Amino acid sequence: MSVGVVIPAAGQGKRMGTKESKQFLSFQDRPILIHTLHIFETHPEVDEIVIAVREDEIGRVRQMVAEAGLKKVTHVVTGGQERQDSVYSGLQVLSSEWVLVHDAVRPFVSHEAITRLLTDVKMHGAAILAVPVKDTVKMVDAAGIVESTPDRKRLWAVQTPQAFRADMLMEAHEQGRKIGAMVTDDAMLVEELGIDVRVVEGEYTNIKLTTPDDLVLAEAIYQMRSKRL
Ligand SMILES: Nc1ccn([C@@H]2O[C@H](COP(=O)(O)OP(=O)(O)OP(=O)(O)O)[C@@H](O)[C@H]2O)c(=O)n1
Ligand SMILES: C[C@](O)(CO)[C@H](O)COP(=O)(O)O
Repeated sequence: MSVGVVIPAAGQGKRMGTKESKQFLSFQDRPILIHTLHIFETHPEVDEIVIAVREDEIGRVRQMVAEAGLKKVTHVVTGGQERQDSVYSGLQVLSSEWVLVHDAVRPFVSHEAITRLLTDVKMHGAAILAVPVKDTVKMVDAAGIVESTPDRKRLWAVQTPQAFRADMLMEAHEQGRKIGAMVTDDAMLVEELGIDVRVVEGEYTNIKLTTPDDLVLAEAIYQMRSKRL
């Protein structure tokens, strides 16, 4: 049963505030995107990788992939207006039975977490990495007034990869496009189909590089990992 990865990498990185989109920022002498791709290139259960990028970045990314010797990358496709559109573009060219969707800007997910996620999705069909929320979370209204405080014991901060049977995720995306669903992760589309999505515990170091402070965290995580090896 083959496993494919779709890497949405077509964002502008507005919150990072850098001229270069954050997925292409150099980190430890390699673009962040290459760090992320290398994780899946070296994972023994991954067979193919599809990357969705902005149209004007396709040539550059193909060159990066070739220079990095990433043999599992089968396609570099044009992403879309929203993250979900980029994922959908990637799904169009995927040929695997199982699919992992992973943000290009999460360069620290471990092989161990990916393996646990794959084990779970092959039993249940849909599974996502997430970590228990550490802070108290509140629902706040438009006026900035607290409306409610959900029970923290039931709150998880969702990460990627998110793993699905590929046909299930394709159906979920197609249904989402039919109803004009605007989602922030792929699991939301699968939940809309009434399918149970299982949570698999991830790692707090599996951060998404979103704002400049995350680059400071990234250095600390990298140093911590290097010392451990
Ligand atoms: N139209 C889009 C928007 C986002 N992404 C990708 O989805 C991942 C997570 O998105 P996010 O962190 O929000 O990235 P950006 O959209 O680039 O960030 P911002 O919202 O700050 O512009 C990133 O790898 C990003 O490149 C994508 O492929 N296509
Ligand atoms: C998919 C995701 O990483 C799960 O936490 C997150 O929703 C992506 O959000 P973004 O605004 O597209 O970065």
